[in-house]
Amino acid sequence: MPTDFNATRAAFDLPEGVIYLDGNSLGPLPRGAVDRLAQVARDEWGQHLIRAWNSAGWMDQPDMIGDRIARLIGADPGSVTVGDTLSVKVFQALSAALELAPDRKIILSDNGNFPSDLYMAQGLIGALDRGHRLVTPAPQEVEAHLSEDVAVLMLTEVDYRTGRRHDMARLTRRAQELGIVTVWDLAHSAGAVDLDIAGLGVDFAVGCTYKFLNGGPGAPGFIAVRPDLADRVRPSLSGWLGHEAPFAFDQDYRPAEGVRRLRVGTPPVLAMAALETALDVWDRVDMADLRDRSLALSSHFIDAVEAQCPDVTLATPRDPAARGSQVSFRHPQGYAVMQALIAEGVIGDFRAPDILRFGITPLFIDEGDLDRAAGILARILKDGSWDRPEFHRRVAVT
Ligand SMILES: Cc1ncc(COP(=O)(O)O)c(C=O)c1O
Ligand SMILES: Nc1c(O)cccc1C(=O)C[C@H](N)C(=O)O
Repeated sequence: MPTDFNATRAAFDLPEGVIYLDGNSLGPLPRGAVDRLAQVARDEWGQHLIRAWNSAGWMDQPDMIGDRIARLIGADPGSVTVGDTLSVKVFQALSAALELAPDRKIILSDNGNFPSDLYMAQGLIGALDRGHRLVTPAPQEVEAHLSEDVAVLMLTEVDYRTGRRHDMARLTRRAQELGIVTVWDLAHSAGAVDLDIAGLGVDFAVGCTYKFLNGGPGAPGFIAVRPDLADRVRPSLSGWLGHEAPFAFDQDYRPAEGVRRLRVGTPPVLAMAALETALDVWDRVDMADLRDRSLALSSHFIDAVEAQCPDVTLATPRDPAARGSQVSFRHPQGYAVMQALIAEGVIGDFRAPDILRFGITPLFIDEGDLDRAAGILARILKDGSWDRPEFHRRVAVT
């Protein structure tokens, strides 16, 4: 059955008068989430107390939720688990990947990667102190840097600023030919594009659930490991819930089977409850339909803005195959322009130095929203109303 995007739109509670084009940073509230959070708090936590780890299945939830995410990213069932933050999941995946290529010293990423991924690599290199080196060419130069000296290729598939999408199939294949372990960050891909990480034989994939997946602020990260690799992974963050028998309380660490060894500590039960309601919506979505709709909406928005706003330049690739599910434009005063847009109810965001970023999220936006947003942007740029002192004042979190 084709995906009913009117039904998915009705599943979200968006404030009246807001056009929300920032679901690529924090997805909106699924209607079911408030009741589900209240029920888990009142009935499971309140009434079952500690018994709820068994009676409400809290302890198994990271893997159950992992299986629901697996379908969305084209991973095998049983190869994904959730918990911790994405930054932690990046650290785990990278350290496990380096262990699998002990004689090589280069971590290859790119200079458009999200800083936390690069910071995590820098921190891990320092902790290991074994002479590893992080190499970060421009995104389009990555392929030329692949060689038998590279231990790990660690990339974010969709660039958080420009929305440029790496050719994951091509780079993964090339890495495999050269014996390079692959770590893909799907933060801007999961719930945004159609993926087939099992088909490509990706070694590790990580991502977050609070962006396109709409799991809520602080929703847990996920990690996927290639099933035939999982039992060779030596976890660096060897927490008790990744142990083969956590409740044996042994003194020595023995990893659990499969991806369970990449669990660390106590699952975030309330956050997972909210995420489950978001996944109830995703259960009704076919990812090929999502990709088609995302590309159609993105092209529609690009055309509408370019027809009316000569002062901005497109930062996202024009080739649909080379973009994720966001559209970015450059404007020298992008920060103030975005604040003015937000004041008018069009919520996107700004990324330094000059990027106006708009998330294209087919689950809850349509052509009408995008036409209105483009019209408001055109008006603001034309009448100069963005150039007021209050719109130049910096807020802490952008
Ligand atoms: C590509 C990428 N990696 C890592 C992160 C960091 O995620 P977290 O704050 O959940 O650790 C983000 C977003 O913040 C991101 O976009
Ligand atoms: N995770 C975020 C947060 O806790 C506060 C504000 C923004 C974020 C983000 O997700 C930033 C995001 N990774 C980005 O693409 O810019």
